Amino acid sequence: MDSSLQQRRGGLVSLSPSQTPRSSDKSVRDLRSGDSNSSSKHEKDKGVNVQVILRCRPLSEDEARIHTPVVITCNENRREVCAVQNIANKQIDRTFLFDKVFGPSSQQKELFDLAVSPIVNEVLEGYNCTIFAYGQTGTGKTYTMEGGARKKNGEFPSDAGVIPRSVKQIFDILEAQNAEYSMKVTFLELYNEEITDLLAPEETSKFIVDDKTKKPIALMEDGKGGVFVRGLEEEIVTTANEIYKILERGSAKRRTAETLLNKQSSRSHSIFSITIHIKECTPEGEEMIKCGKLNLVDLAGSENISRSGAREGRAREAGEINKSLLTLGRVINALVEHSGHVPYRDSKLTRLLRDSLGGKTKTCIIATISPSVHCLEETLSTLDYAHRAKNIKNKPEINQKMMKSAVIKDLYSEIDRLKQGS
Ligand SMILES: Nc1ncnc2c1ncn2[C@@H]1O[C@H](COP(=O)(O)OP(=O)(O)OP(=O)(O)O)[C@@H](O)[C@H]1O
Repeated sequence: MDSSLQQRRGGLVSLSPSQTPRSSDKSVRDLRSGDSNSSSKHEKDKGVNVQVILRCRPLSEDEARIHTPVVITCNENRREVCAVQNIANKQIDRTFLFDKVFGPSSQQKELFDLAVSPIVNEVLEGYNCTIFAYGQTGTGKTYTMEGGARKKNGEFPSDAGVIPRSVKQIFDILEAQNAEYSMKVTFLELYNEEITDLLAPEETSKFIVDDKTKKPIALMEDGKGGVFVRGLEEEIVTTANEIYKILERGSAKRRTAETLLNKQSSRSHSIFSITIHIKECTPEGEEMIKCGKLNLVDLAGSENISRSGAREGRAREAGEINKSLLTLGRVINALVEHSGHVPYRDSKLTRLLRDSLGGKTKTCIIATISPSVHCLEETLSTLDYAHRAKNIKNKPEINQKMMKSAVIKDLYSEIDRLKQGS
């Protein structure tokens, strides 16, 4: 790996998905070939719809044992999901069409290969991509994103989810290409409109957990329409195993904080981001840096707060969670209805993910549902929501490649700035 591409840990770290290595405009060059240039220009002009994938989990063992009625049928070939409703003794079927449908027997590998693997390839081509998991609590968001078992005996578990599989694919491709690259990851949790750094060293996280007066990590405007998370830890990673360890550490921290603060994972959002810089050479022998970013987002449970047992003491918590999810819904509505004002600024979640909703990022939403009759109301609301989100158009753009010399110059000036404590 080119050590000159190594980036610092901590400090001022941008989470804006549109952020590419900084440089003076003069040194930024777009090296896209004529063909891809015109096709991406075409994409840019027309806009590309957010891709929406629907996954229905199987009945749990308990549900199956008590013969819970199933009200969902998935037709993967036709990309359709049908929900059967019984209103006043009349059976009403509602059918929804998605970009891809994965039924209860679908395996993690299948979902990854068909839906996520092409997105990971686009990150390596220099796009920023975001994958959201959206759905009611207990429908398989975390199972889909992280997966079941951890790595055992060095073997890759068959129920590994989207995150470890993406990491594996990224490293497999870069290694097969013998590429020179640098990679960094961030992992944060958004709970109650407060950001926790899941990768911060122990002392810092303890401080945050123990001392509630400590100001949470701040989300700052970067003055260019994006945001950055001040002080968010960036870990440089060189192997897939390092990322798996980081993921385990972050998830463990999430669980510890949950216990200490009596939180519930279903009420928090987590964002795991991987940024990759890859060195390329122009035909003239000039070294250029290509940058791509993948955001993997596990959203809080989408169920109606009033039904999930929120009571007075939890009002703020419920209200705030509601605020992020409600704002996400409002942003989606505003984008779909082309209403002038899109309320990105109304919640931290939508500020953080602004570029993924109507911006230059390629976005995919994995909506998860349960097949059980007892979840039907929430399932219909998820189906409606996800179906609506299909109409959001983004204008994906490949990040501009930068001259390596300019990237290094930028990094040196940033080191100077940090040394001066500015
Ligand atoms: N497709 C699936 N195949 C097999 N088991 C699944 C599947 N989806 C979910 N499960 C199981 O269902 C349970 C609930 O899943 P999970 O915890 O991922 O839900 P969630 O939507 O992330 O919930 P929360 O919002 O509370 O975090 C877990 O035991 C998980 O292993």
